[in-house]
Amino acid sequence: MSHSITALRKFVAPEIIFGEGSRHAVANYAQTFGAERILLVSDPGVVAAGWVAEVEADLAAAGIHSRRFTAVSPNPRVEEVMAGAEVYRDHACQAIVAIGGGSPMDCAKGIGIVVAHDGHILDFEGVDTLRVPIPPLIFIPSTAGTSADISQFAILSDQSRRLKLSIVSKSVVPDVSLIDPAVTLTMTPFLTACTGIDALVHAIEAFVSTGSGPLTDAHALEAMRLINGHLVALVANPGDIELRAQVMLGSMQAGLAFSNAILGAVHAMSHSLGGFLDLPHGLCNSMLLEHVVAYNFEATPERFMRVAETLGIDCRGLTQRQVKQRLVAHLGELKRAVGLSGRLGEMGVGSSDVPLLTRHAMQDPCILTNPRRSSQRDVAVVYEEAL
Ligand SMILES: NC(=O)c1ccc[n+]([C@@H]2O[C@H](COP(=O)([O-])OP(=O)(O)OC[C@H]3O[C@@H](n4cnc5c(N)ncnc54)[C@H](O)[C@@H]3O)[C@@H](O)[C@H]2O)c1
Ligand SMILES: [Fe+2]
Repeated sequence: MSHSITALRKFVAPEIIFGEGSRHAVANYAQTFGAERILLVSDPGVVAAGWVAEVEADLAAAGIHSRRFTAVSPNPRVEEVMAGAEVYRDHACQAIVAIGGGSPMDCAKGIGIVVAHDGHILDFEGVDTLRVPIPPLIFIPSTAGTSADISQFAILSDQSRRLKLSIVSKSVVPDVSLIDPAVTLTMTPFLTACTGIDALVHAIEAFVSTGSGPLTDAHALEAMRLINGHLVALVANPGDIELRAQVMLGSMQAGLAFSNAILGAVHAMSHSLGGFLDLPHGLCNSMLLEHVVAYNFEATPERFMRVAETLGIDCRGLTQRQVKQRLVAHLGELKRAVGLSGRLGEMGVGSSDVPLLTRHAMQDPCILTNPRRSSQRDVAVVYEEAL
């Protein structure tokens, strides 16, 4: 009997503790790993929100010494990874705790890679380049979100090339993810909107990805339902912990889906854009979303029909063309309802930037699982449409 390797699917995930208060399990898990000295990675905004001091206090109460590393930018830089690795080594740390959005979590993954391999982080760009296990990672996400606390990705910015590089390996799936919706209460409505749309894009791209399958589909669909059903209300009521929990759960489900089914052209193009202009990742995604959906629709109309139905669109009696129009319109309305309406041109992107953006997008691993095969020309046209 012959088997097709392209039909095989795998599923990796961290140990997850979900719910309000789960962040306080951090010391317990550090002890499980036998760690007496922890590198605590975060960023200035999360420090200002009070979350870093709280984690430090929890660790100290259990007799665990922690050393802060918070010099992390949104779109974390390769230099920051190397600096964090120095701090890890100088203090002979034994595990890494990260509290923050995708940026501190990805920086923490990079630090883990560097201290385990003793090389430069740029040596590990690409898919399955890691040779040895990295130190234990315990992550507490503060946005909902990137799901870097779930995923096999680390996305870092290389400003010398003005691009964002991806490291994809099951070794960067954290050991433990403590997903506590209360930590997202301090997000502004704008950050809530950007990160919520990022999570919705994860779900849609994972569902239509060429790597999708029965192990990820249910997570992707449930993520779409939860985020579509609660994000608008959350942005209007950012202090509502129940809404925070629903969107965080949606983000987690999206993470389980995309980490295993991988993503598509929105992310390939948005990584390129984020490296070029240092813009918030969710905002980059939101400016590209409908344009990529419109481009991809014909490659897998049945899948997009299910996306549309899950987002509440009644598709009965509609032609494929009408479903596509309603879906694109719905995504535009959702974005406007959460306050995201900018176009690439308003962010300073011009036609002369499109060739470079396109080249970088074509090199991103996420382009490989996009449902419609994309040439350089196709990607350039989608960027032009989004200007
Ligand atoms: N590894 C992955 O799988 C993956 C997936 C998607 C995106 N990413 C990456 O994640 C990064 C974006 O992460 P992000 O969107 O979570 O934002 P972020 O981590 O860049 O944070 C953005 C800003 O929000 C602040 N912030 C974060 N949480 C807060 C909170 N609870 N309260 C107050 N302020 C808070 C931060 O201080 C920062 O100033 C990008 O670099 C992107 O490429 C990674
Ligand atoms: Fe993303």
